[in-house]
Amino acid sequence: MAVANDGAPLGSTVIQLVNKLQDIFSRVGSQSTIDLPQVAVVGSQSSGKSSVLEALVGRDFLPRGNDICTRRPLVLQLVHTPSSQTESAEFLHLPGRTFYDFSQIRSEIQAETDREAGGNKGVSDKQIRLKIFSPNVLDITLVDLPGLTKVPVGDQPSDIEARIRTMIMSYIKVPTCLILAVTPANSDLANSDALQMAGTADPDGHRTIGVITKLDIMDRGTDARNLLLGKVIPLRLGYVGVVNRSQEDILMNRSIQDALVAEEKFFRSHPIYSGLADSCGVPQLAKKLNKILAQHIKAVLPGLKARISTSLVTLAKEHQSYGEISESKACAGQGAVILNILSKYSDAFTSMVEGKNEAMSTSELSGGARINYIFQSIFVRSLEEVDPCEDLTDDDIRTAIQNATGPKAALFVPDVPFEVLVRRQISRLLDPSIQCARFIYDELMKISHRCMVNELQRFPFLRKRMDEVIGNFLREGLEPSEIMIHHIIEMEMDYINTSHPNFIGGSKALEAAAQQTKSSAVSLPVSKLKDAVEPDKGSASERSVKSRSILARHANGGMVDHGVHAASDIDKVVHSGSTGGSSWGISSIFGGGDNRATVKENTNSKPHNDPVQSVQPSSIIHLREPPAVLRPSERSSETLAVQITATKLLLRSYYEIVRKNVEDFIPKAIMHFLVNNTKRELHNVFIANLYRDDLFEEMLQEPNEIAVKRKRCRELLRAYQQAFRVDP
Ligand SMILES: Nc1nc2c(ncn2[C@@H]2O[C@H](COP(=O)(O)OP(=O)(O)OP(=O)(O)O)[C@@H](O)[C@H]2O)c(=O)[nH]1
Repeated sequence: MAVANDGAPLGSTVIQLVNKLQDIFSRVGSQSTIDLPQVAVVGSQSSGKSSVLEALVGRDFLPRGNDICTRRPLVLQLVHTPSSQTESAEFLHLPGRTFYDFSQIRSEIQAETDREAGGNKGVSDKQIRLKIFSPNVLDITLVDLPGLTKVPVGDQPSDIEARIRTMIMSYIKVPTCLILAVTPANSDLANSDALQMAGTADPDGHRTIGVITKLDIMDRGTDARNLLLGKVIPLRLGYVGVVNRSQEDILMNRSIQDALVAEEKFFRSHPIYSGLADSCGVPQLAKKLNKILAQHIKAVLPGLKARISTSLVTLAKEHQSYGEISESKACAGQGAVILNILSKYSDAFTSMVEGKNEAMSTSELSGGARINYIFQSIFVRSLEEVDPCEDLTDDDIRTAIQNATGPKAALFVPDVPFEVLVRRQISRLLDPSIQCARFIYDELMKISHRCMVNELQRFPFLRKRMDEVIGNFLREGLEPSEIMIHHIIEMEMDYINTSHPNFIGGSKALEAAAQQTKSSAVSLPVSKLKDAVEPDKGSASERSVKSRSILARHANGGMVDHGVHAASDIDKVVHSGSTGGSSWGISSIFGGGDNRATVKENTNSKPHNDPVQSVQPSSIIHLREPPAVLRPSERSSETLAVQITATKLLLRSYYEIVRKNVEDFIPKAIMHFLVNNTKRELHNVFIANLYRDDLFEEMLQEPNEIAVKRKRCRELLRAYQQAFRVDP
């Protein structure tokens, strides 16, 4: 199947290269291949589309005639079969049946067209798919499409023109489709349906070749010179004029080969066309197509080569990872093999942690970068988001303050509640710190699993042993880092350094708190008054639970639990319902602003604080039993508000200091005890545990599948090396 003319059948210039590459790929069972563009013929009815296709392919097999012949799209897949000497064809709708006689193919196309589209000129968009197998073709798809028609005939519907247009468009709008726009020379080119449709589908004209048929039957005295030169309608890829067989030739069974000879003679002897050799004849059309195909292949080849070269590198690495067969068998070399693997593994582990790994991903963070992310974006950020007063209600602080002052009125700001509360907040930092260490441990485990994955495929037993060793070693490394983390948090809790230069300090806190309280004094009384008139019974029990839990925590924090007997609690019970505020301790250092409250407090509390002295001769005064559970006074005074605000300021200020220390020291502890220790010691630990004569044999056992993989890999490698050397 070849055009018997000047040696330029369709695809001839690229066929060798494409076939060579495809052979190589099919040999290695690879999907990599060159996708050639599809070629479609468009034109009005009986313009000679099927004739052009046949001439290009070089065989008679398509129905042709003056009437409508192509009534269904015919998708013709040419399949290159280097091993077979015969040419054959198969229809998709007749699986298992092979055609060797090409005239039978034509009959089957006609019969199948009738089956779907009826016998009376009906048209269908259902494809007929035909595969032609030949050693002389390249894998390319040609599409013969029904011709455009204006007036419905036979069984054709009234909108036949629109239907056929849509059908043609669906093929030629595909950007990889080459369009052969066929126009007969005996029609008006300016009204060419083919050129009009091709112009819509391919406005730039990069993939449209104009084909002018029937040059032999133009009116006497006219010629297509201007058409062919693109002077009537310019076309980027130009025009080719052809002379196909006439209906008479077909009836007389004139062969394609004879027709091509006649065509050549026609052009050579024609006074006008003989000067336009480049634009005339089927061989020129094939040449033009070949050029485009070659350009297409040139364009895709670098990408293909790049794919081949990437595959080569990967394959070479894989092949290397299977090692030499002799390596694992020779006893003397076993120790060296193991030593080599252990060192390489330790180096790979270190490189991954340090970010010096060759195969570093660009799509996601890996190795050491993930460790840094855990420290900075998870651990540090979480601590920064914590509000140290978040779980402390004013009640909690009030209870703590009142408990801290004990039975007497304190003269100064009590620092015990602050210390207790701040310790409690510091203790909250332990859990995230420990969690951070666990995250890092998990990361190191992941890194260890990613080390030398390919290389160790060959020695699954060794891999298992190594995983065990590194797993144990990392677990052991986690312990000292956790102990250190406990120490760091305990140290922070053990000594509250109120002399820290960044700490706000008591007097400043009070000053700021007084300021804040004053500025919000306008809005406060309303709510306080409301509190006093309608004590919130529901939340009181809630508060008592919270208070209790604070006390419990106080005990844990080392404070003497004298809370239930505190004077402030008694004060609360005694003053229940009154509007006076309690102001123990701190009140003494506030001076003028709070004097009134203090006086009032003292006056109010006097009879109750000193009941024994109020002797009434006429009757015995009975005291009310104190309730089992006492709560702090619910009424707020300005003093208490200042105390609470000041305590919060102190808490926030000191927590800030501790948070910064913790953010700094926890990662350091984890890096020192876990990460860097693993990097430093891994190699030694491996040698101590695995470099043992008695284990060599077992660890270097190679599974059978590795031998199979090695062989396959070697074959692929050879094929790819060959493919890489192929030049266009
Ligand atoms: N004299 C002459 N006749 C031609 C030429 N090309 C095609 N014909 C004749 O024109 C008629 C139609 O040719 P086809 O190849 O069937 O045209 P088509 O465009 O495929 O037709 P439909 O598929 O039916 O639209 C046939 O009788 C051909 O022999 C040519 O260059 N010169």
